[in-house]
Amino acid sequence: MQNNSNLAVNTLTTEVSLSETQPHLTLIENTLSTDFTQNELVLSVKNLTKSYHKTGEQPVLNNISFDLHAGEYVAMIGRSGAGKSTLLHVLNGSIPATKGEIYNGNETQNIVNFSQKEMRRWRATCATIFQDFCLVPRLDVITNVLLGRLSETSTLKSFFKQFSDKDRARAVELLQWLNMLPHALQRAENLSGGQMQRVAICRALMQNPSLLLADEPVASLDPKNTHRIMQALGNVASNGIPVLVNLHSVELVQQYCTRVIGLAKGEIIFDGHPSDLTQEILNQLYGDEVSETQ
Ligand SMILES: Nc1ncnc2c1ncn2[C@@H]1O[C@H](COP(=O)(O)OP(=O)(O)OP(=O)(O)O)[C@@H](O)[C@H]1O
Repeated sequence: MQNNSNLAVNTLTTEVSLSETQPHLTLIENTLSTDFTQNELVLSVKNLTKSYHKTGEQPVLNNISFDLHAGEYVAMIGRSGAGKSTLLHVLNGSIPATKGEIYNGNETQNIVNFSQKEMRRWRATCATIFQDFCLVPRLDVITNVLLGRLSETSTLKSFFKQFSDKDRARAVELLQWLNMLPHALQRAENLSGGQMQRVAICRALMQNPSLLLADEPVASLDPKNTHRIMQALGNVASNGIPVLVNLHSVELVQQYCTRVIGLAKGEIIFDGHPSDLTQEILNQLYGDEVSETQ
């Protein structure tokens, strides 16, 4: 099947001009699609609480409520230990909530109560980019991207890399979009951090997600790759898929995001437009760390 991947890659590389400097933003129109209308409710979180320990200690997430709508590019900010990563893990079902409700759009079934099978289905639509990318180091880039279709492909077929032509074409298109097509046949373990991040985004989008969660996707990237990733996520959002991203840079939040949620000790203390973040709120969020965030 490797030959088929080769064929798809070769065909496309001859048809498009490759640039390492500017993502092919126009391709995103053909690459992403959602059934959402702008501002449609995609996720509703109600009174969510998470405690890692059964008794005594303050919960890591304490009675959190917010909605996410199509087209929103939302940053989650707060000092280290505020609960940002925990929130993403609870939202995508990889760790259980202690209390509260999470609804997929206007559906009435609470994700917190999902069975294992329902949770697998939910996790297929709630794509998450973790801090360590979770790529398979010894597999090539395009296969890593195709693994985003795992939930739709039988284990045996994916083991033998038997992905459909349609999936392969889409993987090529996504890699092209983030200028990673020239690396399509390279092993993931040989990529730079910025390149791995782009592959992780392509794999997440291969899932056809209804929601994209990203945990510090620009940590340890250089300025050029940082802006490339922030811009790419913004394009995902403007194509209707809401993006919730944990960030440490207030400057990036103000430059790219349409909304910011500030978390302190597991509670939301700000939810609004980035331009409404005042010094007072930043002081509440970061305390003594505030100067390090800018
Ligand atoms: N598996 C776990 N078991 C117990 N406590 C945990 C676990 N994971 C996280 N915590 C605790 O929960 C709190 C919130 O951690 P979390 O990683 O969600 O914070 P964060 O805001 O993402 O921090 P950072 O910005 O440093 O990534 C911390 O006090 C952390 O020690």
